[in-house]
Amino acid sequence: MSELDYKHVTAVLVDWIRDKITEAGANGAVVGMSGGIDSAVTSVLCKKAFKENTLGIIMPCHSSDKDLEDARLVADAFDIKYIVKDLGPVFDNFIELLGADSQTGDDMAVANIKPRLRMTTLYYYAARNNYLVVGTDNWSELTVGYFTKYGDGGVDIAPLGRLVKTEVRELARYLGIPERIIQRPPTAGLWEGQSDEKEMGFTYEELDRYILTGKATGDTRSKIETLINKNRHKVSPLPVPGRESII
Ligand SMILES: Nc1ncnc2c1ncn2[C@@H]1O[C@H](COP(=O)(O)OP(=O)(O)OC[C@H]2O[C@@H]([n+]3cccc(C(=O)O)c3)[C@H](O)[C@@H]2O)[C@@H](O)[C@H]1O
Ligand SMILES: Nc1ncnc2c1ncn2[C@@H]1O[C@H](COP(=O)(O)OP(=O)(O)OP(=O)(O)O)[C@@H](O)[C@H]1O
Repeated sequence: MSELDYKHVTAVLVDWIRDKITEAGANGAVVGMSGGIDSAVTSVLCKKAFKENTLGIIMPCHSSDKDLEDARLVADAFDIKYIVKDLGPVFDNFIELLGADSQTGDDMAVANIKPRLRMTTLYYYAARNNYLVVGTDNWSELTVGYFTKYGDGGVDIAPLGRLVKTEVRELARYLGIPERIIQRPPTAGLWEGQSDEKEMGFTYEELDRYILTGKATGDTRSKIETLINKNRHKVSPLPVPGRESII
């Protein structure tokens, strides 16, 4: 769909990450590593920007063993320092405290707690080390708001924010990320069997074409635009009342 020079893209994004983190007075990057492609690409770019000061955090929360294995595979292949923090027990305690039912699958009020616990964990390590939290959201997800507000969307910088998902896949190939990670069907992993494309109702290829060219068939266009409108609040400044209205 788009032909980018991924050597150039890599160089620009690595410099951008280094500049943003340095400008903030911080000296490294913390990234949540899920075993998926977005966090694989993000953590490898961070490692190129901060060889010694990139920390990956792997945070299973009733996740599959395969996720943990794949996250480790990337960390080991690119020599990224990482720690594993199992958030399962914290999640269970929290659910019990709230009196919620943890078995409800796609109950978003419950499912979104997982990314929000991960966000809290990432900010702990960021503050401890004077690092920034580097997010993994790509342009496709940001466009339709396919992320948890203040969960995986709660980050300091988002280097993939102007690459669509299909471009992230190409970048992953250029960076040498293992093919098994590139081929995994995209999932937020919030419940068993979840699939991004099934939940959104269109494919990333369709979404990316819409973003890059404005083209989409009637039904797909309307699904994409419905999500954009529904989730616009996630990428907008915090609504506050006008000062003039209260004085
Ligand atoms: N107009 C408005 N103005 C201001 N705030 C508004 C609002 N409408 C809702 N809200 C607030 O936003 C909340 C809903 O947003 P949110 O809590 O995010 O929840 P929601 O958008 O319902 O769910 C998150 C979505 O992101 C997907 N996800 C999550 C995590 C990772 C990934 C991934 O693939 O990487 C995808 C997940 O599968 C699900 O489809 C409401 O409960 C309300 O508090
Ligand atoms: N088990 C996990 N351990 C650490 N971080 C995680 C975990 N699951 C999700 N994350 C963080 O939340 C981000 C959103 O992940 P999610 O798996 O929901 O979907 P994604 O956008 O397809 O990303 P990825 O392709 O990296 O999996 C991940 O990129 C990662 O930074």
